[in-house]
Amino acid sequence: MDAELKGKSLLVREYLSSVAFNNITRLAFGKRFMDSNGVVNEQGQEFKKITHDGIKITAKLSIAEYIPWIRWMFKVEQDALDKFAADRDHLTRVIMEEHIKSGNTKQHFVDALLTLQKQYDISEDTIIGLLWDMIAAGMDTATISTEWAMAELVRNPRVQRKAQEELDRVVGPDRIMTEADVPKLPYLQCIVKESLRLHPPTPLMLPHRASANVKIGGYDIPKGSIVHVNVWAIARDPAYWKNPEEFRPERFMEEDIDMKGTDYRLLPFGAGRRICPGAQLAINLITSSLGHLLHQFTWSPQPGVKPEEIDLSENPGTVTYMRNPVKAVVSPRLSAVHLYKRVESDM
Ligand code: HEM
Repeated sequence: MDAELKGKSLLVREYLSSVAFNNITRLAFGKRFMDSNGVVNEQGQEFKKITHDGIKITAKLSIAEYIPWIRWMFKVEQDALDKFAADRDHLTRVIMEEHIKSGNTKQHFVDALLTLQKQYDISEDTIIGLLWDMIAAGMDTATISTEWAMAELVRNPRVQRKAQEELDRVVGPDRIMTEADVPKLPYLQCIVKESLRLHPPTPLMLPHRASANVKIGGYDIPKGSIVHVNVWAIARDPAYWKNPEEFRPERFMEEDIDMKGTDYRLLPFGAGRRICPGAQLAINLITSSLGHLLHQFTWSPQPGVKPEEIDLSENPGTVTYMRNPVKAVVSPRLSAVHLYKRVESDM
């Protein structure tokens, strides 16, 4: 950890976004755009601008999906969308060419798609579309979920301490946590579940269109209607949850409730045919991030702020960010300084 950060109040989101950015670009393209000092190169800046523009434009255009007769008002956004798509496709083609030329054929998502391209006759446009589906759906959601979990942990020092006790027991002070430790960290896993219960990043899931006239729960849903499932409300319904507003990971120790589409009380990743294909990856990323953050540091509110004053209000939207991003003061927990050094990773 940089010495100048010790005892300072940090904007947690800033660090989590960098982690998500590096994770997703490595997964998709086998490439890091950020050097070991955190400086993003030119191609990375372009990548960031494209993802940022994409989110902004599609959020605006989605309004026209619900009220089709106002579509004429979105001519500027439609033009911006076309430009965004052209920039995105150009950048992706450049990266794919570099990837092929470099002979780097490890199992990144782009390799998997290029390997299957001939066998399944997949067009280049489809490959680009699939890569960007993964980037768009995976980058912000994992960051947002980890940020909410961190806010809850700063707000609930009891839970934070209990998770650290578990990490100290299983991992100890002389090494950092690895993926192999996760099955031995049930409380940490329950924290991830409890956080996704209270703060699903897509509270209304993604929109679905009814393919036939159906009746559900006494309501007639005509063919063609856009349907949202309010998984946020279901996961806070007192009919199914005891003290639903309370952040209490222990509830999942008492009853093991699945969150990958089989138990309809808890559906942060949706269910059925269109369930999130990145669910397990997201769970692994969030668990691993939280495990490292809690094992290596203690997180406290900023001076003058009591834990219970951490603001949990939401910014409404299809994707729910914290309205006031959590800030926290960190103190290192491990005495061996070398454990805080950056580790070169094999890509
Ligand atoms: C905490 C993190 C995440 C949450 C809460 C989440 C949640 C969701 C939800 C609710 C859906 C819609 C499911 C439905 O309509 O039934 C979805 C779809 C999707 N997710 Fe995720 N997701 C997360 C992370 C990821 C990651 C890391 C990836 C990939 C790297 C990803 C890729 C996708 C894709 C491609 C779809 C569209 C699937 C389709 O329409 O068939 N997601 N996600």
